[in-house]
Amino acid sequence: MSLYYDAVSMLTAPATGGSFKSRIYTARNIKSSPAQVYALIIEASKWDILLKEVIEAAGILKLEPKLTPLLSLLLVHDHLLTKSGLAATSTHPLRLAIERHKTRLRGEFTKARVRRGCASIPDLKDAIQKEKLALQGPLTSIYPRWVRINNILTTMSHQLSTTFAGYERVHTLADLVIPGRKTMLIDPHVPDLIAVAPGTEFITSAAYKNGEIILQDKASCFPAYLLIGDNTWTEGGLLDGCAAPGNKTTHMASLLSKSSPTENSQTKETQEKYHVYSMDQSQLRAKTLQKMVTTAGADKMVTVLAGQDFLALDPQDPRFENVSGLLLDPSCSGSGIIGRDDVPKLVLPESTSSSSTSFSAGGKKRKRRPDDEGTSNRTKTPTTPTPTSATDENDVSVSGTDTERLVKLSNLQTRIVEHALSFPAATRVTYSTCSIHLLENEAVVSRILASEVAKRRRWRVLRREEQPVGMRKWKYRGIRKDRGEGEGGKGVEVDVNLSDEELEGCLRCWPGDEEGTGGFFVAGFVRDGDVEDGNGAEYQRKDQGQDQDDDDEEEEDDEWEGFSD
Ligand SMILES: C[S@@+](CC[C@H](N)C(=O)[O-])C[C@H]1O[C@@H](n2cnc3c(N)ncnc32)[C@H](O)[C@@H]1O
Repeated sequence: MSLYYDAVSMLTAPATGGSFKSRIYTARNIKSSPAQVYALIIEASKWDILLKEVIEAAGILKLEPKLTPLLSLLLVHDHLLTKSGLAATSTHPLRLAIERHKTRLRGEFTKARVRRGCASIPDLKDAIQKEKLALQGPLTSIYPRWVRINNILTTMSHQLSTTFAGYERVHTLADLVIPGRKTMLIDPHVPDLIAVAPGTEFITSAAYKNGEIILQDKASCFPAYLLIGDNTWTEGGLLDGCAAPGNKTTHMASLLSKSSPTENSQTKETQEKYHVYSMDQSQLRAKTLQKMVTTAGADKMVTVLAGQDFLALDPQDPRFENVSGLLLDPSCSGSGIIGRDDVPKLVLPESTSSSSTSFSAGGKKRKRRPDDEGTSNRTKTPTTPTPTSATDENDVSVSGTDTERLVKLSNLQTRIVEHALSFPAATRVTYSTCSIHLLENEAVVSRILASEVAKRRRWRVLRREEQPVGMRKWKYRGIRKDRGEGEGGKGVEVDVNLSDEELEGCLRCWPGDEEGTGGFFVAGFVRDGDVEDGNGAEYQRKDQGQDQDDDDEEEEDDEWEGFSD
């Protein structure tokens, strides 16, 4: 019987730390096989509205105080819809609680099927799926599964004829969720990017396991594309200053590999040009970075500097004398991150029972609390964005708009980009965050442009018309004023001293809109004219030795779980 308690426990646990599936597979508190728990939840979620109808009509919650709405839905699912029936001994109280009503349940199930004019179970399943979609209303925000093709190990055409062979090509995100069709969309903005229906699983596919495809949110693909562009990379080497877990580093390597000469025909100059220095100040996260680089087949193109603080890196170090493109994606509030929210939201039967007891995941009786499952029609999932898995791009997250934290982050982000602008051969720099706050985005760009190094070296924002084709086409651009209360940081005067042209150069992604991305910001910087190098040492970290606790990363136990958004 632990199967049902385990499923309840997974459905009611906070949605943090990886995808729902991976949380089940790594859960220490469940006794049943994770595959069985996952399958039960996924299958039951496909039938929830029908099961609710049947359970309510049969009135079993009133009659069986041991059942909670969620438990009853899972049990009735197995009782009515699986060949093997309930996974419980014949004398188990929960089994008896269901089987006492088997005639009623079967009768209500048949009535529900006949009402829908369905002759078979597969017909009924289709009908239920359509009803569920209709209940969701117009789909304004779909979060597809974004899949990036890794050019180092494969090509788009190879993947279309293998991994995506059975998929029908569509042209809108809404078409990805048409029931009964396996569809895919080739993204119109980012090269080598494919969207498929939310929740599509790739982690067991060969292409995923061997690094040919990488699961990465669309917005997160903007920085490397903005930096490297559509054409052959003609500049010097590249550097990713805040790189773990490595999505953008491996994306850079993928874009470079499209234009890099074959290994045999490489000269020292081309080797440098197609080389990426990639670092992360966290030793632990750098391990994940290294694993990702290796799996992506990018070991020869990428040097990982594990535990390296970018601010402590000497721009005058001969290793970096030809580095011309730098990507900076520092820690941010993570306010644009959409919780994975891939926990199935089951529509539960109404509990009209006067019972004051329910079963905990362990099966022990306890008092029902107001927030127990069953007091609402939906299983509990957090409504605020939750940080994503251990392989997530962002490592810090603040709730709400903690102004002090935002100001500290903004200061650090500005310092990091200013440091990048001081590299002697630097000609192109991108700055990005997965934050929606003005204070971390346009305000940082504004501060950077006002900095001494930007002025002296004539850095400016990469204009919209100079951007790669896909980024030029992207419609959401920089903003001068907060979109909503508190987005800039409550109580803070946010000074965004940017021209219209500069704001047009900034790119924004907004969670919850029709584009299917999380909240994201990216801006590119370029410089015209001659370099006035001055003494680079001047731009080394002025505050070396100062307290760094404004970015005190929590070193989570972030074991490699595969590529992630
Ligand atoms: C938003 S995450 C980067 C995500 C990464 N760009 C990706 O696409 O997978 C920020 C990372 O920056 C690192 N970081 C923050 N400050 C740093 C610094 N001064 N030097 C190097 N790494 C830093 C953090 O440890 C964290 O791993």
